[in-house]
Amino acid sequence: AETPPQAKSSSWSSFLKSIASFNGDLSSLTAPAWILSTTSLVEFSSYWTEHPSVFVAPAAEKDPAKRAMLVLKWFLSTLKQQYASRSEKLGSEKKPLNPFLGELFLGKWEDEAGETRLVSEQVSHHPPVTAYCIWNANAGVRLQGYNAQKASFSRTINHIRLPNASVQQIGHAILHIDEYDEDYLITLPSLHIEGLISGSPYVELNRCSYIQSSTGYTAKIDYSGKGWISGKSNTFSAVLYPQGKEKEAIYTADGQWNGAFVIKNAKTKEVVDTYDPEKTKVTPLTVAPIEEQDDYESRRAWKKVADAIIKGDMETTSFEKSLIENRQRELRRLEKEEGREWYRRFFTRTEKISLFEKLAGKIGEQINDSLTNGVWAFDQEKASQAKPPFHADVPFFKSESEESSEVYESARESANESS
Ligand SMILES: CCC(=O)OC[C@H](C)CC[C@H]1O[C@H]2C[C@H]3[C@@H]4CC=C5C[C@@H](O)CC[C@]5(C)[C@H]4CC[C@]3(C)[C@H]2[C@@H]1C
Repeated sequence: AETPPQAKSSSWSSFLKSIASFNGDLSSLTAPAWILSTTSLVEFSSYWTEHPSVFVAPAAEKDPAKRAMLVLKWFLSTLKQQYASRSEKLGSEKKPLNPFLGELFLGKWEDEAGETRLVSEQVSHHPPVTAYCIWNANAGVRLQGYNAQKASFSRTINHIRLPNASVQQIGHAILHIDEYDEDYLITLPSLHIEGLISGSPYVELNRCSYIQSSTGYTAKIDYSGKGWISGKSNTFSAVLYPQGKEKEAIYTADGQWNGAFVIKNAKTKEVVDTYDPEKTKVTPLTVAPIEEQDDYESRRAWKKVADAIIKGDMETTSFEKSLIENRQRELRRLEKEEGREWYRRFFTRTEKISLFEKLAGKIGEQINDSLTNGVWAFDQEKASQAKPPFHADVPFFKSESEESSEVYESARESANESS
């Protein structure tokens, strides 16, 4: 349902006022209907490999420096999907649904690269942390990571009150290539949300991020490219060098992170590789139809909320959302009473992974797992046993007759408040 402009601006201005009392948790803001996305944040893990052939390419390259260059190319190719795809498809950034603890998103890509599988799980709700593993068994390439966001609204910029949401990403990703038994630690770029004041927010990436390989190569990607020189937005420049020797660049990459870029040999300046999203098709992710999904799988769990958002029916949206939230609160209360934790289906909290430390140390990164409730590692053993129903002992939905009354009653109250 298209929102009439005057309704849009009034709800948006009251939303901007709510930013004034912002507490750091983006999901706590009640954003107006038209900015709400029907997609849960737990789905964002799929943005890492929408071009599986680019993702597995490094495994086929014998030269270690070229392999590191192909990992950099793959990382750069994910940025458009990660940070610009909603704006490009929906006209602006949207507010994703805030995943509940244990929310699952499972899928696979099937194309010329073979089968690439995705498991994504919300391993923490306070703070929101998503853990994921994406792997292509045939090529022997696996990406495993976890991430959270710490947001702040800078009150004023250049002395005018411009609510500009800054988002620091916490967490890491590790790419493993079986053939060479090598690892690449990927740090996550910080970003800020532009365009909040005009009601069509979009992501800008800040400063720089790194890829550190266990084979001794470092890639540094700088997003603060002055787009206004080339007149192109979202420019970046990247350099791949032997770790600790930034001046002895081997490869450089320049272009737009939401567009095309070229990779050159730093010495000869010859173009060694190019990437153009317009010429590289995105492979659609195959997700089970909703009726075949487990209740804890994202699109099934949020179906009624998503349908209500599409209809612009805020009363039903808040009723169905509150049902889920109240039910989750019940589960947390029971766990607390019984002194146990929610059973993560695919990931386990592990001691700091020495590999992370070793690689992170090389680029001066700290593993700040206090903000992600621990370091989350994909548990191959658990995953191999996991099959639906994933939590047979804990039904996700309970009918009104089975459910404790406050869950439905307070859901009705919040529905009335929203209308
Ligand atoms: C502040 C609440 C609100 O409604 O704001 C309105 C606006 C939609 C702006 C806030 C939202 O903007 C979204 C952009 C989201 C990030 C996009 C891409 C990624 C990469 C992925 O690998 C991890 C997640 C991450 C960092 C998303 C995190 C959530 C962001 C910032 C959404 C904001 C709530």
